[in-house]
Amino acid sequence: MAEQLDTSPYDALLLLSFGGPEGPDDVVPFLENVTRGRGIPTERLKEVGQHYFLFGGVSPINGQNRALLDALRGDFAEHGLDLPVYWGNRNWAPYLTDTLREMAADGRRRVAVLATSAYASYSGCRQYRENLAEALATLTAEGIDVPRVDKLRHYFNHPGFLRPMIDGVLASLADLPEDVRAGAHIAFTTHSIPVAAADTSGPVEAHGEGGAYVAQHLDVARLIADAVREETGAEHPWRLVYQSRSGAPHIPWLEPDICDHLEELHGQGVPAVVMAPIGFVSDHMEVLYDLDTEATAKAAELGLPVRRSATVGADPRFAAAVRDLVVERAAAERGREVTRCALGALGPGHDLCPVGCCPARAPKPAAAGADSVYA
Ligand SMILES: CC1=C(CCC(=O)O)c2cc3nc(cc4[nH]c(cc5[nH]c(cc1n2)c(C)c5CCC(=O)O)c(CCC(=O)O)c4C)C(CCC(=O)O)=C3C
Ligand SMILES: [Fe+2]
Repeated sequence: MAEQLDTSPYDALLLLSFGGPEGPDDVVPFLENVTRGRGIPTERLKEVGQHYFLFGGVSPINGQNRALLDALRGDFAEHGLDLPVYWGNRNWAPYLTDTLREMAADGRRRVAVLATSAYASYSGCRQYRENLAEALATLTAEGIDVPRVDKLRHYFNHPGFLRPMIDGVLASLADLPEDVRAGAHIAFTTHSIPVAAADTSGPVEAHGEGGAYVAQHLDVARLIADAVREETGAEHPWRLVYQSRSGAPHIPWLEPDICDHLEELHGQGVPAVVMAPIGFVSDHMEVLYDLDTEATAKAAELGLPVRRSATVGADPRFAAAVRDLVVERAAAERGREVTRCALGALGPGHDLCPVGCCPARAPKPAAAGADSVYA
């Protein structure tokens, strides 16, 4: 068997995602699942519920995961990879625990996990690992012999994640009226998280203020901005900004917010802005509401032309990147020398999250890390 087709020791890939409601009756139970024990203010929950109701109670995330599943299965089949792909979510059906139960029943013993979150941080990494550990504990209590799960490394700097976003920013610039295009700024945007969570997302000593979370996003922003300059020959000033803040107002979260940033740019006479949601793998509700609805309305009120660039979604180049990550990790697990594909200044991320990596406030068991009982 050719090396690039060899995915052993893995016998399955699990696409692990956030999950979202599929109709009005799902919205409140979904929000209860997401916020269980997390102290989100009720006001914020009502507001977030409204965002979903505005779209018929349907989050776009499930449809996008189905499309990604198709893209992954298509890519694997086309390249001769005999690896079944399953899908499970942390907060809505199909639930992770049910999917892992099905995988165990199908005889899967060693599972590679792709989370639909590209960066470090408690919310984007450890929380997924905690949910894996919870699911494995539940199944073990049911008497099931659970498979081993390995989470694939963070892929923010993989070219198959970057290239579709570069094309997206180029397309958004091209879509702006010609008279404002040359002066357009790029606002790279991601989910705000508490400053304390950013600082512990990867050591501040190694990454500076904002930890790995901010450093990784800055690296992605720089890579995209450089590629755009190379392609267009024009310099578009850029900044990393944030969106979708929640939590109590007295707790510091990463700033500035995209809407404040648009206002500031407008005040400076900037003629147009491309909003590039690099923090999201597909067009989640955060993108549809916080950017396409709220920030776009803000821009209209200011008279500031804006465009929102595409997320990676089910782009075939992203599916190919996932194949690369699986084959790479499989080879590493077989003890082979591997070349880990990564652009930018930070290099490829770790395969195994080190002990204490992106800690939770209250320690909980997490799978697929150096401190895991399951790996
Ligand atoms: C870093 C990050 C990502 C990106 C990485 C990743 O993709 O995982 C992400 C993704 C998502 N977040 C999502 C939804 C929500 N996140 C919430 C709350 C929170 N997110 C946080 C962070 C992140 N979140 C944080 C620090 C909180 C507050 C406290 C907490 O709970 O930890 C809340 C509660 C209400 C609110 O506070 O807004 C909701 C409903 C959906 C589904 C959207 C859809 O349906 O399309 C997706 C993809
Ligand atoms: Fe979130």
